[in-house]
Amino acid sequence: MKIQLPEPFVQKMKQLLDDEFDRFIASYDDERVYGLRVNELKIKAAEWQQQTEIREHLQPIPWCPTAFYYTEEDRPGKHPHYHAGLYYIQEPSAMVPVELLDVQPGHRVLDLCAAPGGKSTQIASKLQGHGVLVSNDIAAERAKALVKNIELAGVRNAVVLNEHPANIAKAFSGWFDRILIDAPCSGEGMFRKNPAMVEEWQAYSVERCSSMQREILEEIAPMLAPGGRLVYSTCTFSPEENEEQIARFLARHPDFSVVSIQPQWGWGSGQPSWISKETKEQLSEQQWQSLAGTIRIWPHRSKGEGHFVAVLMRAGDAYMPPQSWEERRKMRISWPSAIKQERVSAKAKRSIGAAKGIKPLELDLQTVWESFSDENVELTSGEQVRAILFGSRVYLQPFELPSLEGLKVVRAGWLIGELKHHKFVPFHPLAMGLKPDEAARTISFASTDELLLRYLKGETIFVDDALIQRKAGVKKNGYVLICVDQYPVGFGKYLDGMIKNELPAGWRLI
Ligand SMILES: C[S@@+](CC[C@H](N)C(=O)[O-])C[C@H]1O[C@@H](n2cnc3c(N)ncnc32)[C@H](O)[C@@H]1O
Repeated sequence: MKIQLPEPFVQKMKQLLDDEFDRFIASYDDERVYGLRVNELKIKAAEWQQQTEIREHLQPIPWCPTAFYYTEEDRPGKHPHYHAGLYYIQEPSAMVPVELLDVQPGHRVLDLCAAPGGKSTQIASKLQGHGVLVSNDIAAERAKALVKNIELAGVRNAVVLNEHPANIAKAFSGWFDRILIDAPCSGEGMFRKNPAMVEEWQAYSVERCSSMQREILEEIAPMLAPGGRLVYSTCTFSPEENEEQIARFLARHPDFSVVSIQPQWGWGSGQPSWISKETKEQLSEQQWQSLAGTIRIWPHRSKGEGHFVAVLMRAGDAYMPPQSWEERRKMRISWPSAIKQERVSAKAKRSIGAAKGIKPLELDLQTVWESFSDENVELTSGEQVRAILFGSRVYLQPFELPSLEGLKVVRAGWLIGELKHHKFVPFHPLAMGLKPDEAARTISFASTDELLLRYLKGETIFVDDALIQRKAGVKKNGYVLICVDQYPVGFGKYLDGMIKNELPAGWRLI
């Protein structure tokens, strides 16, 4: 066998799987599979499939209508479309939890253990910009990767937190229609994809993960609205982290029940008989049997790595998202009445006062934005949002969000720019979240164009003025949205044939 599996793991699986064990263990010699999921915030999956150069290699992933298997040599992570956020590279089985979460536009969704963001970007794609996504991860470093992936995907309606679940629960009691717990786990299902997980398995024992999962489940339960849906998933096989965890949760929370999932595409059923005798005694017969409605994805039966997924619902009337969002065209922004004095640095105050001949307190964020927006962007197709200022940074935040006071906020909403001196300066996430027709000036390159590559490397580029598409009445020079095949990859500042590169250092091709 290619991978050296830990002996206690092998013995345990032998006992659990019995006559299926040989097939299971042989699957560790199979090649791993590769998957990507199209970001439907940017492009429909069928449209992307038609135009990609790797279309001949693609196979649909049966459980996710927007995703495909690709082959190792395709390397989609190297293509400029990746830098435009057109797809996310994701392990195929890892797409299942969100598919079962049943997210609808308008929902309020919590992704509690979200970094690096595979499932958050999948949720955002399903929300289609309507409703709220709260993405959280307890690890600060990992939360940075989460932010980057959310911004790359062009998500406008997400807030990113770096918090302990108990603190989030204080601010969001009964608030979410959907909650995903993609729990930290012992990772047994990832041994084939990532053999380094075998090492970690020794250190992160099943017992330690089980107690973390138990605590997380306990803390988030009060955040789910009556009638809401909760998906719990792991990428491990151990029953202690899966059926047992759900069984204990059901015993403690009789207002929650299992939504039974019909196994398809080679998936297996959850195994009620794998829970402990003590836990079984705390359940009704019906609760115990309902554990068979959870699912297990086995690497020897499906084209994907090992996973467990349980769908639970809380008793009560389900919230129906408002239908009217489809009719809303222009994004409506509520502005703070004026910028508070303490939010503006002393230096900025002096320069504002000097430049405009006005008192700093009279500077109005709305006016600053509008003077930028009139010349450079018009936001359409969105919901009502609230503009807020965090230090000098300007965010657009979903209007219905409760106060985030006291929480560790990594992104308070869509980070559109900053207030510098008396001007609004756009940030990269604004470019990534724009639809090309929202920009006053755009330039679009083919994915093979040398100029695009140079832009992505952070260079200044020189272009023929005729290539810049401008909306009627727009000045010649100013911010230009750089696109690949009409999909944004960042801003540049155009001045008489020269495009100054506005791509932040961390986003450049090396
Ligand atoms: C399986 S990974 C999540 C993968 C992610 N859902 C995705 O699809 O990209 C589990 C994550 O849980 C985070 N985590 C661990 N304990 C946590 C806790 N108590 N609250 C929130 N996040 C936690 C870890 O930092 C880790 O990033």
